[in-house]
Amino acid sequence: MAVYTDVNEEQLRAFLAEYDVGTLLSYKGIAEGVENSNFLLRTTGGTFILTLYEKRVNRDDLPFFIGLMDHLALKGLSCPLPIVRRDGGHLSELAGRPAAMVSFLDGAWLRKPQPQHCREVGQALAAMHVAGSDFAIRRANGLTVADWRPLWEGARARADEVQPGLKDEIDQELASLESDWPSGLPEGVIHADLFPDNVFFIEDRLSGLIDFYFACNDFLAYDIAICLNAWCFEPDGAFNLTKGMALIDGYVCVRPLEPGEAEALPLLARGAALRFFLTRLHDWLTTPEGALVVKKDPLEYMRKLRFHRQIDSASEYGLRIKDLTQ
Ligand SMILES: Nc1ncnc2c1ncn2[C@@H]1O[C@H](COP(=O)(O)OP(=O)(O)O)[C@@H](O)[C@H]1O
Ligand SMILES: N[C@@H](CCOP(=O)(O)O)C(=O)O
Repeated sequence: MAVYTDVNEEQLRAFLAEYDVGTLLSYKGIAEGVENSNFLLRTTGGTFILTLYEKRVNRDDLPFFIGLMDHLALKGLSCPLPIVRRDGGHLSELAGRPAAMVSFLDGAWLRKPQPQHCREVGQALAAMHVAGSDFAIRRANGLTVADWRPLWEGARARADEVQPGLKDEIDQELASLESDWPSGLPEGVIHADLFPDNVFFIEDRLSGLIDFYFACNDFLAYDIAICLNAWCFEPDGAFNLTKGMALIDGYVCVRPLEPGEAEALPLLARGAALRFFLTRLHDWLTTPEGALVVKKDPLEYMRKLRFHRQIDSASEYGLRIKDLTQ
C-alpha cells in the first residue's frame, strides 16, 4: 500500500481551491508504490495524481524533483507534469505533509516485458538523458558507491540470516567496487529507478515514465546498468541477451555510448545490483511483520550481482561495436 497519510474531503476541497482544476468529483488512495502517499483525484477539470511526500523524501530535494518533471515534460518527454497553483507555486502542504499534484498518465506497467518493450525503454531513457542535459538544478546521488557502506554496516550483522555466507561475500564485493568504481564518465540527470513498475505502456507502445523520486546527477551509463538489471533478467534468474541487445540498441539510437562507458558497464551493473540488494536487505530486516508493504526479495539482486561478476565485456550484455562513438 502507499497511503501512509490519509486526507479527508474537506482538506482536499480546501487544497484544490488553490488550483485552477475545477472542483472535486472523487478521490481514492492508490495501493501501489512504497515511498509516498498517492491519491487519484477526479475533478471537473480532469484527472490528477496527488502525492503527499513521506519521511524518506527530503523536503530540500522537492524543488529538484518537481522542477525536473516540469523541465522534462516541457521538453516533450511523456512524464507527469506538475500542476501549477494560482499563485505560480507547485509545492503545497496537506495533512501536515509537503504535497504536489501532477498530471495523470494513461497506461499500465508490464508484468512480462518483451524485447520490443526493452527497446522502447532504452530509447526513453536516452531521451530523458538528452532532455535533462540543460536542467539547472543539481542533486547528488544519495545511493551511490560512497553510501553503500553505511547501508551495509546497518545490515551486516544479520546478513547471514538471509543467506549463509552473505557477510563475507558482500564484504569482498563492496571493497572491490569501492576501489574500482569508475570516474570521469559522462554525467547528467539520471532516473535511477527505471524499473518496469515505473514505465507505462498502452498496447505495446511506451506511454510514459513516472516516479522521479530517486532522480539525481550521476553517470548516464549507470542508469543503463540499472535498466539492464531491472528489465533483462528472466524470473528464473537468467540474463536475456535479446532483451539486453534491444535495450542498448534503443538507447544508442538516441545517444551513442562512448567507449569508456561501454568498458565500465559490467562494473556499473555490479554496482547497480549491489545498490538494490542493499536497500532491499535493509527493508527486509527493518520492515515490521504485518506492515502493509510488499517486501522485495534482496536475493534476487544477489543472483544478478553474481552474474555480473562473470562478465568481462559489455558485448555480453548485447552491446555492439557499432553502438559506440568513434
Ligand atoms: N502521473 C501518474 N499517472 C498515473 N498513475 C500514476 C502517476 N503517478 C503515480 N501513479 C500511480 O501510483 C503508483 C505509485 O506511484 P510511485 O510514484 O511509483 O510511488 P512511490 O514513489 O511511492 O513508489 C504507480 O504505480 C501508479 O499506479
Ligand atoms: N525499484 C526498487 C524499489 C523502489 O520502489 P518504487 O515503488 O519507488 O519504484 C526495487 O525494486 O528495489
